[in-house]
Amino acid sequence: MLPPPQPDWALFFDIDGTLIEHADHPEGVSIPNDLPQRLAAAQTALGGAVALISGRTIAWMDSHFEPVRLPASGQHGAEIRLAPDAPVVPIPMPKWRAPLEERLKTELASWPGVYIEHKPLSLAVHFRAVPEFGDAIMERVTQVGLSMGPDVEFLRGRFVIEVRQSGRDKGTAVAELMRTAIFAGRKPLFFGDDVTDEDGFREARRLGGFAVAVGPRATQQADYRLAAPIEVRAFLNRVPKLLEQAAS
Ligand SMILES: O=P(O)(O)OC[C@H]1O[C@H](O[C@H]2O[C@H](CO)[C@@H](O)[C@H](O)[C@H]2O)[C@H](O)[C@@H](O)[C@@H]1O
Repeated sequence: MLPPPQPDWALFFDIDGTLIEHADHPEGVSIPNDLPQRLAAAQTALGGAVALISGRTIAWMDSHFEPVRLPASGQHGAEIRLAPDAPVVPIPMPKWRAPLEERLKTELASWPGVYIEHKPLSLAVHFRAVPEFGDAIMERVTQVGLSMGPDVEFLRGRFVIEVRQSGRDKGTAVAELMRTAIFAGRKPLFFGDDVTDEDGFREARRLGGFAVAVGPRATQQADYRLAAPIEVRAFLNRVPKLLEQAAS
């Protein structure tokens, strides 16, 4: 069980499978009505030290968590916003991005049900509708991607192959945020459910914090485990009150 929140904690949340339940399609997810306000309340209670660290874009986060804006990193570390009012800083456009998307559209056309999600600085190839082809699709994506240069990486997540620029990940995003005035000196807790969250877990632990695994996926790094997004949201909801009680 997670210990009661402490005033020096910094919370880093993955989104899909962690804050919200998965859906059959990336745009099929539903954000609980009160989630943005709950995040904002925790943000206030923790001096601003609450961030979203996702494979999604920051633009997606802002539009779906409106009016709340948090420090954030999107597209697996390829873009970062160090404070709510700071600009979003992207990496330079990866050379492989556009040509790889074009090639994959052709290469994967014979697998009905495969969906290539366009993201400005990364790519996601979804095979939730045809999980039996996951291995073959992974092989094809890797083969084509590697032919486009050394600075591309492939991560097999939940019914998805995430293609990202090497050298950037959720761990580098946590490290960068932890160097800012809002987060510095705090104990980071990274909440995540998928293999793409392992870098975030590692960095949070390296900096003296905890990894909070969500859901059933096995990981060597979990300090604590919550069974599902509903438990993450229940924890989040309790943060302001518990901190207030501890202070009084
Ligand atoms: O880092 P996250 O916040 O967990 O985002 C990871 C990816 O999430 C989305 O895909 C996943 O969720 C979809 C909706 O539940 C689901 O249909 C899909 O199978 C999952 O892989 C999103 O589409 C990706 O861009 C994110 O990278």
